[in-house]
Amino acid sequence: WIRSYCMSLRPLGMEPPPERELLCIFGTGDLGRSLGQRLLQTGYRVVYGSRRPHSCGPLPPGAQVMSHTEAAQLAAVVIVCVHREHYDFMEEVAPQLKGKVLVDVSNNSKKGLYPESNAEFLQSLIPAASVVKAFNTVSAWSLQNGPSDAHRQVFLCGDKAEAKQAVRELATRLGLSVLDRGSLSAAREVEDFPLQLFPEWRLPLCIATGLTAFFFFYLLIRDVIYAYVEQDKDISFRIMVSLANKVFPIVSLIMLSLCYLPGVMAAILQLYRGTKYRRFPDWLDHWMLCRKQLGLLALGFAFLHVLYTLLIPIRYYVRYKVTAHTVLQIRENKTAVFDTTSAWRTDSYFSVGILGFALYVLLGITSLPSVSNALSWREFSFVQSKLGHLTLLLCTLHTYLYGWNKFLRPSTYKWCTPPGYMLCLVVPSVVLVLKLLMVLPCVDRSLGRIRQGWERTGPEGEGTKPLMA
Ligand SMILES: NC(=O)C1=CN([C@@H]2O[C@H](COP(=O)(O)OP(=O)(O)OC[C@H]3O[C@@H](n4cnc5c(N)ncnc54)[C@H](OP(=O)(O)O)[C@@H]3O)[C@@H](O)[C@H]2O)C=CC1
Ligand SMILES: [Cu+2]
Repeated sequence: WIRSYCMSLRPLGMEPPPERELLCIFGTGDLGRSLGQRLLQTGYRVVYGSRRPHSCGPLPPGAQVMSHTEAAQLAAVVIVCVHREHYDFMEEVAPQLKGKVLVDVSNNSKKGLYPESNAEFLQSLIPAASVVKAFNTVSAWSLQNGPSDAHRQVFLCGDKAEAKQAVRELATRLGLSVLDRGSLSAAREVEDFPLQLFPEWRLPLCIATGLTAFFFFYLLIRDVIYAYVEQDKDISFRIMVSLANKVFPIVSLIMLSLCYLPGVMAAILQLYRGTKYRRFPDWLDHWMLCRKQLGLLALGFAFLHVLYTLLIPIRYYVRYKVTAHTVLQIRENKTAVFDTTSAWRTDSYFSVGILGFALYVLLGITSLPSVSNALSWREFSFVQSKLGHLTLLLCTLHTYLYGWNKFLRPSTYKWCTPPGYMLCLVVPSVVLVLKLLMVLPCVDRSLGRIRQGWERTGPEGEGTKPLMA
């Protein structure tokens, strides 16, 4: 964490621009100031064009400020840090902007607000300039605080190659990585990027919601409605804690195993195809890409499970039952015998659960960009793969220990349905068994060869049967 923090503090520029090039920024707002400050730190000279050059408030030290017309004359590149709604003032400056590179950084608050993209609109206002769309994915905040990985990418598009090249150099000197999206007609797409809300979280959130809803109703029927119908008892109060504390661990374990399922599926696919050079189907790619989010959500559910479990001893219902049981024993003058097996069972399932949760947290921490950046690839894949599967193993074991001998007891299967925790063991068990097969020496060896680039050719000849190799 410290290492990557220091890296973000380091002046980001590669090398200073030749003979302290002068850049012009229109607009002295949030983005204008932050960008100007960064450019000055990188070694550029900056002149601001403002409507009110004498009263525009504090600017980064070293920057000059003048009217739009005057400022535009001085520089070859003008960065327009003004909202699109105010672009009409640009027409007055049009004569001074002839032949210049105009950088459009603007974003919209909504998709499809205007018939054309902001950058194309700017180009239509000043046809004699070359408009380049860039920097709209960086934010004033990240420019001041050192951009995170997500903010380090700049999308670029424009019609003139030289203009794009100039902006690309500028972005590179600011320590940003540039992705060229083609001509100015791509500006609309580029402007829509910052409007996407957590795109990589969408699928994991859908899965979490779907699983939660399914298991909630499943357990509601099996526990509350079953008791009501078959035993004429109202235990609906159990929804709040007991039911919640069943749903959360179930969803958590299933989602954790869903993080590791695509990995084994990809390995099986590679073994079956005998090569790593064929693309995975889109759904598998998509799934693999959201594993981190799946895992973090799973961790969130596990955390809830821990909190709810800590709550158990102070619950009214639990205290009532314990007291009633004690009083009953006193009345009947009986002492319940200590059951060593039960002690072993509960202790080991708690212990395994705690160890599993500790590793779970470790996985969560190492998936944070600031931490994973500080790890080498080998270290990262060791934690995420080896420790990840160990976490899955411990959490699955925790659930098996919880079930203990109830798997064989017919009374467990109310209305012929298995309890929720048994259902949730299906996916993790499958993943663990498949993973176990993958680490068998013979399978592991062929997989290792495939991953190093070896390919199984044709139906006959060398190496046709990688499993036997
Ligand atoms: N803030 C951010 O993090 C990001 C902003 N952007 C884009 O950058 C642009 C500027 O954003 P931001 O700096 O936050 O906005 P601000 O509102 O902070 O600043 C806009 C500036 O535009 C100038 N301005 C306002 N009205 C007019 C007008 N009628 N005519 C001429 N100039 C005017 C003003 O400068 P003056 O008074 O000196 O003329 C004002 O300071 C927007 O298009 C935004 O979408 C893009 C990515 C990130
Ligand atoms: Cu548990």
